[in-house]
Amino acid sequence: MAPVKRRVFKTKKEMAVELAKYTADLSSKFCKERGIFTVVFSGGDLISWLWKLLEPPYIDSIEWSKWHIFWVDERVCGWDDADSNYKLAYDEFLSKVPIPAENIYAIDNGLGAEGNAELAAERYEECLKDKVNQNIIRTYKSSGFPQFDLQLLGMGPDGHMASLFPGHDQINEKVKWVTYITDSPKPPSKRITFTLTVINCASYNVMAVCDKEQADSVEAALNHTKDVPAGRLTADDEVVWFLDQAAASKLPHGWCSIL
Ligand SMILES: O=C1O[C@H](COP(=O)(O)O)[C@@H](O)[C@H](O)[C@H]1O
Repeated sequence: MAPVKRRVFKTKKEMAVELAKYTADLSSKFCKERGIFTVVFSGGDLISWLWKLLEPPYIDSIEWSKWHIFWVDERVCGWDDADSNYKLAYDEFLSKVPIPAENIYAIDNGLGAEGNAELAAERYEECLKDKVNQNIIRTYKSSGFPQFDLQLLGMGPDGHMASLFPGHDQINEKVKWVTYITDSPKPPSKRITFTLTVINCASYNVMAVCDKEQADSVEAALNHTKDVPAGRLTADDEVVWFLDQAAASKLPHGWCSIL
């Protein structure tokens, strides 16, 4: 199993600087090895911590044209809805970098606006299958499941990741690549989400978490003192938890534990 590493930073700013370096290094590795870098975004605070990538040297040195962007979860709404993870990423990040529009794979806008969670999940899974057939997304060993190069994930205070919530059945889905929920405890209630199997097939998984409200769930996930979805995160090559001091405050070694 891939090592689960942890990096704790005094401030969010320091975390964002290292997160940018980590992402840029992987971009360079995958662009060199296969000419493509598949990146999965989450919603929430994560997007705001990518600001450093928008500055020199990264804005000029990253091979943006080789990036392909997917979402680990999405709220079932139209692209212009304030709840949309696509809109958040577009407004704060994607509109500021030269990633070709055809390399950005959002939820189907019409099905989102209609609120059809089941069909939106099926359609997104079809989209992933198309990209596997086009050799844009790799597959994990012989399983046939998609393998993304890097997933940039976040965790809610209840320990949820993507739209896999504690006490909800979606975490047990083993066959589908993308599933849906219509009674999410965190609004909005309708969402689609990668399944845990797909999430854990990724080569590199980053879990970025800040603030003291998350400290109990960080402790539960990393020490396995309680079964929270984020505690089940693995990867093929490496999982790294990027934490600020406050989010790490309930861990035995506190903020000073680096790796
Ligand atoms: O609803 C969601 O929540 C999680 C965590 O968000 P945060 O605001 O606590 O950082 C996020 O990772 C997920 O993509 C989003 O849909």
